[in-house]
Amino acid sequence: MSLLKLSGIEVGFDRTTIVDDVSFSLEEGEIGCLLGPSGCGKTTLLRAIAGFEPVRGGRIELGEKLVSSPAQLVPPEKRGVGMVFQDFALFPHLTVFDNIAFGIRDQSSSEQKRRVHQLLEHIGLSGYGPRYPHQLSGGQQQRIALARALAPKPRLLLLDEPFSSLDAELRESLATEVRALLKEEGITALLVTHDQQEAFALADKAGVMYHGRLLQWDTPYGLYHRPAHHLVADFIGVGVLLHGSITADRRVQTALGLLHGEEVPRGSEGEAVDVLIRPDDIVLDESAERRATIVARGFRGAHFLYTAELQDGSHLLCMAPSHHEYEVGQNVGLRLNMDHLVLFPAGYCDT
Ligand SMILES: Nc1ncnc2c1ncn2[C@@H]1O[C@H](COP(=O)(O)OP(=O)(O)OP(=O)(O)O)[C@@H](O)[C@H]1O
Repeated sequence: MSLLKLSGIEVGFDRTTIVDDVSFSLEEGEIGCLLGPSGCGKTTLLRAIAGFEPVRGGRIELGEKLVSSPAQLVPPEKRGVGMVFQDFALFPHLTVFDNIAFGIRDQSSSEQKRRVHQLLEHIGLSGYGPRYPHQLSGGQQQRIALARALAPKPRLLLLDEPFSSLDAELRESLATEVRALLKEEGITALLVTHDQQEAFALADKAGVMYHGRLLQWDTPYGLYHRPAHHLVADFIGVGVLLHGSITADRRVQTALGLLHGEEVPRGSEGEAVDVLIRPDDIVLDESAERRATIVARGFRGAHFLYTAELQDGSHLLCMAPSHHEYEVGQNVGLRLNMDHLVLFPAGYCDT
């Protein structure tokens, strides 16, 4: 059953449309993630789901109940939705215990104790109840903020860039922990971020927004391997678009040779297309016939990311473990290792 369902949502301020015809749904217990560049409307959409912004068009249903439409706006406090924001501000004058218990003050003190201790254990901070927020690290404070939002067992948890104030390493480990916690609690959640590593570590489903539109809603794997739009391909991961044309036998002629995948490309013979080539589609192989010249390289820790120039001048990105170093100017052999082709109409990438 869909716990959250958005159909054709439009949100705007004055004459500007900020969220434009957005539809997606989240099943009960699923974790969703909205990605996209700054200003694309992610927070505005989250606020509409929480009930802080009215919608100009479409419907939002929570647990199959209509909560937002142009004619109806169920107030935030009646939605059973929890929220964690970037500036997670714990109450500084309250202990960790009282911060977490804040939203369940109407419950008996024994119930409050049971729930707070259960959550502290889940977030790995048992025994921290009597401390005050200033006695905690940033990561610990963020875990407490999460526990506070989870205490009343919201049916939907909305998280807006909850880890953005933390350093990159902590962000990723916390994202993995938060996923485990949400799954343990069986909570449906929607996270907004512009960090795709965070999204990939957390989400069952993710979407990329651009200028108010949701370009694709899919699994993280689908966004990476089957991007439906060149802007999704551009936003998720790295790669290049290589010019090509469709041949009579339904393959694609490119500077890398004839490419084919499991699926037959659509489009007519001779049609110009752009093929997405990810670094992981290419294997650097000295014995390969196809040659290229390394024109740039970037150290990425465990591997180098190389830019290789083909004979026709087009560029590709490829990777090799950092103990296997190539020099700029060096001639290398390339082999393709792709099982599917991602094609866009030619010139799409220029817009
Ligand atoms: N209350 C408001 N009145 C007018 N315009 C607004 C209001 N709130 C947001 N906007 C505009 O809506 C656009 C989208 O903002 P939003 O905060 O939703 O983007 P975002 O994708 O969350 O960005 P970021 O990643 O930077 O947080 C921005 O251009 C912003 O200026």
